[in-house]
This record gives sequence, C-alpha cells and structure tokens, in this order.
Amino acid sequence: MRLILLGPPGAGKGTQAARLVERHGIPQLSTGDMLRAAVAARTPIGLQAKELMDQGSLVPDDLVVSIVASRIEEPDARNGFILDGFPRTVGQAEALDRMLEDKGMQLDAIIELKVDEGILVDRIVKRARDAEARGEAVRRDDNPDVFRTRLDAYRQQTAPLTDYYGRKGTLRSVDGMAPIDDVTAAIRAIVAG
Ligand SMILES: Nc1ncnc2c1ncn2[C@@H]1O[C@H](COP(=O)(O)OP(=O)(O)O)[C@@H](O)[C@H]1O
Repeated sequence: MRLILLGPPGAGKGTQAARLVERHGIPQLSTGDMLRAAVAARTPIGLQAKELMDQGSLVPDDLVVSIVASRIEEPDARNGFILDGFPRTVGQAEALDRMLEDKGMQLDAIIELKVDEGILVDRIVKRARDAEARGEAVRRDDNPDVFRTRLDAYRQQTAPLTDYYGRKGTLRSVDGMAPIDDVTAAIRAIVAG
C-alpha cells in the first residue's frame, strides 16, 4: 500500500502515520525526519537544509526529491510506504509521479487532513511543551514565529497540491479536527476501500 498524507504542519500527519505503520507494517517516510537526520549527521544535504528549516522555509525540491528517490529504493519500502511531508510542492508531486511511473508503482490513496488553521499554533505550542516535559529535544522550528512561516509556506507552496491531486481524482479528505481515534478510523475506512 502506498499512501500520501497531506495537510498543514501540526495537522496530525505524524501521529496518523505512526498508527498506519503499526497496522500495515510499512515504513513512514517523513522528509522532515530524513532532513533532520541529515542535519544532525552534517551531510552535504543537511548543511544546505539547516538554515532553511530553522527559519521555516522549504528546502529546494531537488534535495528532497533525491533523498526520497533513494529512500524508496530501500528493501523495507518495497511493499509500500506512507509519505509524510512529501510531496510539498507541485514540482515534488510531478517528480514523484515520474519516480513511481519508472518503477511501475501506483499510489493507493492521497489523504488530506483538513484542519482549522486557527488551532494549529496552539497544537504546535503544546507539542513543544510536551516534548520538553518528556525531556526530549524541542524542534527548533516549533515556536510560534517560525511556525507562521511554515504555515505560509504551506499555504503558498503545498495547498495547491489539493488541486493537483483533486484533478487526478485521487484525493480523499478527512476531518483532522476530530478526535485522534476518529481520524484514524476515517483513514482506515479509506484505506480499506
Ligand atoms: N518535502 C519537503 N520539501 C521541502 N522542505 C521540506 C520537505 N519536508 C520537510 N521539509 C523541511 O523540513 C521542515 C520540517 O518538516 P516536517 O517535519 O515535515 O514538519 P511539519 O509537517 O511539522 O511542518 C520543513 O519546514 C521544511 O523546511
């Protein structure tokens, strides 16, 4: 099964992806996680990405596309994957279409988590506070100022993807404002076809 989770930062993509991983035994491919790992390891991609990520801007398509292209070659992704945070621009979506076509693969569903933007800042502040309470590192971009930049990047660069996939007829929407378990149930219903 190959799925894309779409939605603004803080919409709950990571939470739902983790549940799908558990249920279906396929990996979650989070470009945010991959980029943070590249930054921590100081790879060439990480060095280019760091500043942009810290300020809440998107990193260039070619960098992200190259890490996804090599990640989906890994054996654990052979039977499927959940893309979380990718594609984030129409250019990335087009690159993904080409990648999948080359491999003779198809997407099973593109699921959009619809949320009210007004609550996202509260969610992100809570995420930072919870991480801190657990003694975990707080993401540098999880603060209200940077978050607004991330939301702007979403509106301008990522929101057009709903049209892109909507036109192809492959987009399904779920109410991301519902309780977490209800969102999970809605996604399960879509995945079960
Ligand atoms: N597909 C992508 N294209 C460009 N930049 C990306 C992409 N995925 C992640 N990033 C970078 O990593 C940052 C964090 O991404 P992510 O962990 O997905 O955060 P969130 O969904 O909570 O905004 C983004 O703000 C951006 O700088």
